[in-house]
Amino acid sequence: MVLPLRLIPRLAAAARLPRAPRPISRRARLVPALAMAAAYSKGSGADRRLLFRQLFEKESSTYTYLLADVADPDKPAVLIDPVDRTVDRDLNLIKELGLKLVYAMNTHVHADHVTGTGLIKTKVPGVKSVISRASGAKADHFVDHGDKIHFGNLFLEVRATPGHTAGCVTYITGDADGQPSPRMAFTGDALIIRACGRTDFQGGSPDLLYRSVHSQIFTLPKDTLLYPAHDYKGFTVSGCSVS
Ligand SMILES: N[C@@H](CCC(=O)N[C@@H](CSS)C(=O)NCC(=O)O)C(=O)O
Repeated sequence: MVLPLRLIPRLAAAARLPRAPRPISRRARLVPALAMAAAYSKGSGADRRLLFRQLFEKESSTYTYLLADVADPDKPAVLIDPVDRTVDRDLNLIKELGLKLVYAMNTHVHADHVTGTGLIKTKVPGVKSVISRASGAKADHFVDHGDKIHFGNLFLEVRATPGHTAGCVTYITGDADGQPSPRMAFTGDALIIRACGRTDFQGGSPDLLYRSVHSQIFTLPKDTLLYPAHDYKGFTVSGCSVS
């Protein structure tokens, strides 16, 4: 399914394009959730190594993502964009799955809810909070564009995708042998499904967001699975096309 740019009105405005149905060269399109499930049941070594869960917080319609290297004896895990209200749910799940949480990461400073990272640190000693240096927020570990976050033999690449806020980053599964295929991008509020993040908050910039999405997300391999920080319409994942 081709998604015309008019369905991402903020990006259309930023590009000063008419809202008429004019397809963009690099476009987002829906990938059925079942296709995603199939991609992770083929059973290659890397796919068996990754444990992945998409978790939802309904008050703010926020997705939290749990990733772990279950082939590593310690089963090290990361949480992306945990919400304070659902910390107990997330930590119980991590315990049930026998994982060791090592990083609680944020894609950006959230305006619509309180991050769960502070609460997690009080409940699980040793967990390190992670956020971009450009966010200006406090954390144990600051990341910049191009950095890698390792957990076991898996890693996430950091790409700066400012525009919704000045410090937004997208975390992307590694581009190397032994890493999950297809790649998965956790886009925060830079790109949500059939929309992008709003740009009317402090640090927001439609021009910057347009450039971030086109240069850092739409350039990913076309089978990359895009996981946003929010969805308000019942979608869970979308795809990236560079055709
Ligand atoms: N449209 C949302 C309203 C909530 C909202 O503004 N969400 C932000 C991300 S949290 S700061 C956003 O950027 N939304 C973009 C969008 O197109 O929704 C709702 O339906 O509740």
